Amino acid sequence: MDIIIGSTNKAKVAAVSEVFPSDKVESIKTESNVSSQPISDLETKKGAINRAIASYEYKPGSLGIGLEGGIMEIEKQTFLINWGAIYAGEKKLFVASGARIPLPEFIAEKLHEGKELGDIMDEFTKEKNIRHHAGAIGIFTNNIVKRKDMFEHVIKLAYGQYLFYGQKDLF
Ligand SMILES: O=P(O)(O)OP(=O)(O)OP(=O)(O)OC[C@H]1O[C@@H](n2cnc3c(O)ncnc32)[C@H](O)[C@@H]1O
Ligand SMILES: [Mg+2]
Repeated sequence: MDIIIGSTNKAKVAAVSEVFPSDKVESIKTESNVSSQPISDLETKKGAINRAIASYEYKPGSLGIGLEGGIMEIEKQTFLINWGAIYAGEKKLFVASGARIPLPEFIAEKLHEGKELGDIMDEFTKEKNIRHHAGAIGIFTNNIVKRKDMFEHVIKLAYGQYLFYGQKDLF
């Protein structure tokens, strides 16, 4: 099966390769058609779906995967959130949300100034492209759950639904 992931982010691509070790995985740049820093569940989910559909359309008949990171407020606290989507044509769209953890106040303040989380994390860790590696979730969980691990889980949640509903022909 051809698997297309709508991102060239290393953590996202590695997560897809981990879930589909025997398939041909191709990574392409796609437009999420949401802001570069989504700020709600709705916007982050939309970004994941748009990327999944664009990936499928790049190669019809494939499994298109979209993964999106974002933030949201819960009771004045800013959380890191994640969504994923798999699109396999027609009505075959499956979504799943990923882990969410609160971000420290000093990070939230910078986000409110309009900065992107990826840039803030690089500044904070004095490393480059942390979003391609451990990610914010890796940093703030002491590397127990890295960005790749988290996205792996999201992909499995969406792919499991694809298998379950696909086999039952419930569409
Ligand atoms: O190339 P793409 O696929 O766009 O990969 P990305 O790293 O930009 O990832 P997203 O667009 O899904 O994430 C939206 C923004 O949130 C940032 N972000 C999300 N999760 C993050 C994490 O765990 N660590 C660091 N930055 C993160 C990211 O850098 C973007 O600024
Ligand atoms: Mg991005």
